[in-house]
Amino acid sequence: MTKIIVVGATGRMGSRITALSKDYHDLKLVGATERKGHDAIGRDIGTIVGIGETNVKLTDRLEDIIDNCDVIIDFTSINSTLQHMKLAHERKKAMVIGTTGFSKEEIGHIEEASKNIPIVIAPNMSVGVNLLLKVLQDIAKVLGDEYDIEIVEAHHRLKKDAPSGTAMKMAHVISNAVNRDLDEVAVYTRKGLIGERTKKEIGIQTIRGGDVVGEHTVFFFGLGERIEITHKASSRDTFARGALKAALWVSGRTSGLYDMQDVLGLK
Ligand SMILES: NC(=O)C1=CN([C@@H]2O[C@H](COP(=O)(O)OP(=O)(O)OC[C@H]3O[C@@H](n4cnc5c(N)ncnc54)[C@H](O)[C@@H]3O)[C@@H](O)[C@H]2O)C=CC1
Ligand SMILES: O=C(O)C1=N[C@H](C(=O)O)C[C@H](O)C1
Repeated sequence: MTKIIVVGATGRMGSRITALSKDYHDLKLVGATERKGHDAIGRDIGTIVGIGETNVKLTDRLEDIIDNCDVIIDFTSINSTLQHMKLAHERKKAMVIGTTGFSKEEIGHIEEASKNIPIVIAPNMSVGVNLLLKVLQDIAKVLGDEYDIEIVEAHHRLKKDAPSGTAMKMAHVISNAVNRDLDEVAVYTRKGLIGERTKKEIGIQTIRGGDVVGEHTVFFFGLGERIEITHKASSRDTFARGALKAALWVSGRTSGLYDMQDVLGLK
């Protein structure tokens, strides 16, 4: 039995992970946290997320409950994830991190922590996107030199980071496949008299609005044809199930930094 704590348990993702955890007979929810001052602190998390009483009370003190768990699942925000990771590192607990938007320096801190604890981190935990990452690598290797590559992502109006973690991961996978340095070739905005498109650039564009769960399209534009590859998430449950699968997979692993390709056996 793998014992999990969901941090940020009333959030859009945290609430679905918490609710769906009851479907996994080999997972046990032993804790749920929220930020300090949250008005539901002290209430049963099950009644908040719609699965009935769980006898797990929402708390803002991860430090008091962490010793009970095997894995912490974290879809919160950059600063809070880094704080949770510090505690997980001290108490030797595994983590599944879904939070996006980390800088290179912050990823460096996560890599450092993963020398002592196992961490699964992925900007998108759906099966579809992770399979797509593999396919994109193959297509980019074949078409990358001749075709113009553009990525467009759409998310709900409440999303804080841009471009999405998934779009950035796609851009990294593609730029590695075509041997380009993403820092040199990424184009995030176009306005004014910008001149002709350069051959090597990779466009990464963001749109935001309404309640879009998450959509990503990669375009390979050629002469006389184009390929468009789109992934559309219609429910956050696809990410939540991925996170729960990752928690089962990472429990009891040796220290290291893993991603969903490892969890899904796609490497
Ligand atoms: N990897 C993946 O598959 C996915 C990743 N995400 C990412 O997950 C993150 C969260 O997204 P949402 O759930 O939409 O956001 P949200 O804002 O609905 O949820 C975040 C929750 O964390 C809580 N929180 C903040 N600080 C906390 C602390 N110190 N301790 C405990 N709880 C704390 C907030 O109160 C909130 O309830 C974002 O970075 C998003 O990009 C979202 C969907 C899928
Ligand atoms: O914030 C979101 O909602 C999502 N974030 C992830 C990202 O930044 O890629 C994954 C998903 O598309 C939803």
